[in-house]
Amino acid sequence: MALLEIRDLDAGYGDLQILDGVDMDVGSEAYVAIVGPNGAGKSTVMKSVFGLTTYMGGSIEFDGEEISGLGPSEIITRGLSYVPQSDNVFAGLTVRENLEMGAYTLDGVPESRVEAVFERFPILEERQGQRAGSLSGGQQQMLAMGRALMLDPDLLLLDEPSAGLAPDLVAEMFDRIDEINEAGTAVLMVEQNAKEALRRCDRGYVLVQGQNRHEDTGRALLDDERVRADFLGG
Ligand SMILES: Nc1ncnc2c1ncn2[C@@H]1O[C@H](COP(=O)(O)OP(=O)(O)OP(=O)(O)O)[C@@H](O)[C@H]1O
Repeated sequence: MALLEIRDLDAGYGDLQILDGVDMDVGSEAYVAIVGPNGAGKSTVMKSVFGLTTYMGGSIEFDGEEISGLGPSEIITRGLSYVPQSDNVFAGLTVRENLEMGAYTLDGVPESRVEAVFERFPILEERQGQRAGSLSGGQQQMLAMGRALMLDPDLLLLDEPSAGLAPDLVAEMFDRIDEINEAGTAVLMVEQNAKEALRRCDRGYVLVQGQNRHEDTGRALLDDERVRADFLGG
């Protein structure tokens, strides 16, 4: 049984339907990428899983339980964390306060979780007293990821983690994500940087106009002529 099982999902915004019968699986500890052209609905899949869109039909099961129709505050308690593409830190709060916000559903903030995040992102420990708004783009992205890890989720949803980063930082960001996954957290990631994402992930989905177009191992998608020509720039 997959950790996350999306079946025949229809979803959108208000009356506007974007997703049309989407199917996806993410196994426990899997590393899955969603790629596809602009406006295909990739982010909408992530937002739908996290309860941020209008649900219109189909099912989303997490750990064997239906979560479609639930809101984010309920979903986060089930073991799912989501890092939006932008505006994903509280700029006026310090790095440490941002991390503490990530544990808001708990009674107290376990110092062991803060330490675990610092171990993964040493720069956050160095900058813990600094306001998040003063960090570089890459550091803010790491902070957003660190905050999402505060509850030690079973599945991390990442929307374009490499967006806006300089090329050397892109590689570092992907390395960090690889490590998070290797430590046992399943990752579902949307990426514009499709080749790099498919190179690293176990499985990929190509989404076009709100529908599944291709799915396979990352490697097989990279090697697929049709996928290369249509979505990976040859
Ligand atoms: N809050 C919203 N309200 C209404 N329409 C929206 C909203 N967010 C996204 N859309 C529309 O939904 C469609 C899919 O957007 P989505 O962001 O999921 O695509 P995407 O595949 O992630 O593309 P991109 O790579 O450009 O972010 C687009 O036509 C977009 O304009």
